[in-house]
Amino acid sequence: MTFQAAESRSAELRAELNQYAHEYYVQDQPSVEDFVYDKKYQELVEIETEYPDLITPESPTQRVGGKVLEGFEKVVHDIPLYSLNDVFSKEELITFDERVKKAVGHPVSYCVELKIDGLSISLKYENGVFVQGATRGDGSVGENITENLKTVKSIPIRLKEPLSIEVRGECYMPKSSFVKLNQQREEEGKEVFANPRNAAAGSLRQLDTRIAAKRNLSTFLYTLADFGPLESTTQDHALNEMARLGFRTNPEHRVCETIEEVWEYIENFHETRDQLPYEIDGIVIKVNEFSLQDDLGFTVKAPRWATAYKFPPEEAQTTLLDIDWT
Ligand SMILES: NC(=O)c1cnc(OC2CCCC2)nc1N
Repeated sequence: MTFQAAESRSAELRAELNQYAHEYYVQDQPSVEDFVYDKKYQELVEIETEYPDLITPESPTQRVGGKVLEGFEKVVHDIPLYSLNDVFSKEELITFDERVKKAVGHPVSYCVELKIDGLSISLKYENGVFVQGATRGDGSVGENITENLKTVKSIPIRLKEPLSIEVRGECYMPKSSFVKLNQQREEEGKEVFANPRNAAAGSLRQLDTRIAAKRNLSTFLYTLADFGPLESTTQDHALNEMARLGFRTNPEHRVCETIEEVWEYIENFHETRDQLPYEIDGIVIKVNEFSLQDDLGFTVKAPRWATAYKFPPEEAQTTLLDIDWT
């Protein structure tokens, strides 16, 4: 194949394969069978092997890792990653709502989201290209895990628009991957992970990026930290914008007009969370309007405009091994 032919064919394959990967890993709606993807992927590998100069950062072949890092550099977060004040009962939730209404002087609508039990991450993009991924750390200083996060297939390497923004969310391991990983580790006589959160954290702490690449990690993004030119005025709109740009966001987010509606949402997911393919440890309730969030502000460590309703630790939790994940 001539260089010109290889150049145009590899660009075509890259675009096609990245679209397939977006449908599969971000939208959970694959449009082609795996063998179609694999065949085109193999064709791209052959072209890139013959012409390595044609390899680009967003080529799907770069998602498999291969670097062994010396260590993780520190990253200072321009915008701190705040933690959440927790509530553990309906009464405490109502107190939170009363305090918010008192502070802003009128009832507010809430954006409610499942509280994904994973590892907080921050993703930076410059002109639409993924340039840095970091752990939350202590909220001000985290670790640079860009190379490991590049292997997480649901994290876009290039956004749908050339924007310079920063987003935050959760990197997690699906329950089915957690069960398979622990079975494999048991067979290899290795120590098993206590829960999917620890498994995700352990995977992202690997210095050999090929290991992270094999752990089938995923993400749900939920905070637009640096909006860049985006103009969302509510949390609900920001979630929709992040999805439009190519990020994976959780489909269960809802706007509730009253705290009663919030409570119904909480009760529903408290009952049904075992059926979710990922672990949650509660529900996050956020004042939906960003202008009201600005009015409410922050305490030293947490926003006054949000709270996390935490589910009681499940004693009789159906063990993950008892559920047929196939
Ligand atoms: N684990 C989650 O799913 C989750 C965590 N945190 C937040 O929001 C915090 C972030 C900064 C103030 C509110 N939302 C979430 N969905």
